Amino acid sequence: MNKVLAQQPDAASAAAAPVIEFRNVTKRFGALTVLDDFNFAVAPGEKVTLIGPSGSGKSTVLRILMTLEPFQEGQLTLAGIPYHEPNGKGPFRASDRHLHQIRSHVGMVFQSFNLFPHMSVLRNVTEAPAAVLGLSRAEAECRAIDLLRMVGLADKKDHYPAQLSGGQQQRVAIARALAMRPRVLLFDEPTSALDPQLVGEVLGVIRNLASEHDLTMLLVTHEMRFAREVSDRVCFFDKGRIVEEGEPERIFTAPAEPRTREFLQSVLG
Ligand SMILES: Nc1ncnc2c1ncn2[C@@H]1O[C@H](COP(=O)(O)OP(=O)(O)OP(=O)(O)O)[C@@H](O)[C@H]1O
Repeated sequence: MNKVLAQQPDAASAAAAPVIEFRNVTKRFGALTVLDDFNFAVAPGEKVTLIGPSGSGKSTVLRILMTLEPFQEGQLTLAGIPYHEPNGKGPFRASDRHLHQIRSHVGMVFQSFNLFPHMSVLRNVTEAPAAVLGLSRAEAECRAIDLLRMVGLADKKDHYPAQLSGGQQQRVAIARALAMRPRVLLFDEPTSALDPQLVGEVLGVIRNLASEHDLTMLLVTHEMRFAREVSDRVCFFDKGRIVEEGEPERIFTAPAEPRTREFLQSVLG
C-alpha cells in the first residue's frame, strides 16, 4: 500500500472483522424513522456505494458514522470501537473525548467542500493532522504535499480556496480528509455541487484512490456509471433499509427486486 495513505494503528483485532458494523440501528428525527432496524457491514478495504431515492436515508448513514448524528437504538462499531460508551450520557451516549477518538478514524468528503477560506491550500491540509495526530509542522507539511501531489494540486499549495475552481477545492478536501490517516473514507455526493465540466476531475481522483489503495470507502452518489466502476458492492437503499445489494455488474444489469429495477429505470432512463 502507498505509504502516504498509511492508516492509524489498527484498533480492531482480527483482520477479517468488519471495519464498519451497524447492528439493528434505528434512527429517528422526531416522529420520522429514517433507519429502521438497520444492519450493514463493510469489510477492510471494501468500496461500497449506497444508491437510492432522495430522502431514503443514505446521507444519514454517513452522518451517523461521522458522529454528526446520534441514533436511538442498536449498536455501531468502527474498527471494533463501539460508538456508545457503557455509561455514556447525552444524545450520543458517549463523552466528547470518545466521539473525538472515533472521528479521528473517519474522513468525510461533503457535497460542499468546507475548506477554511482564510487558510492556504497547504494549511487546510496540514492544520488538523498537526493538531490531532501530534505531527510536527514539518512532518504534516511533507505529508500534505505528498497528498496534494496525489490529487494533482501540489503547485497550488500557496493558493487560497477562492482562487481555485470547485473541482480543485473538492480535490483539496479529499487530500485533507486523507491527511488524518482515516481507516474509513466517506463520500457524501462529492460531485453534486460541481458544474458538470468539473465532475470528471473529482471522480478521476476518487477512482484512482479506489483502484490503487487499500482504503475502506463508503460512497453515496447519484453518478450511476461511476458507482458501477469504482464499487466492489452496490447497495440499493430505500426507506431506511437495504433492499438489494451485490456486485455492481449484477445490480445494474440484472436487479432482482422490482424497487431496484424501478429506481434504476428512473435514473438511467
Ligand atoms: N436534521 C434533520 N432533521 C429532520 N429530518 C431530517 C434531518 N436530516 C435528514 N432528515 C430527513 O431524513 C430523511 C433522510 O434524509 P437523508 O439526507 O439521509 O436522505 P438521502 O437518501 O441522503 O437523500 P438525498 O439523496 O436527497 O441526499 C429525509 O426525509 C430528510 O428530510
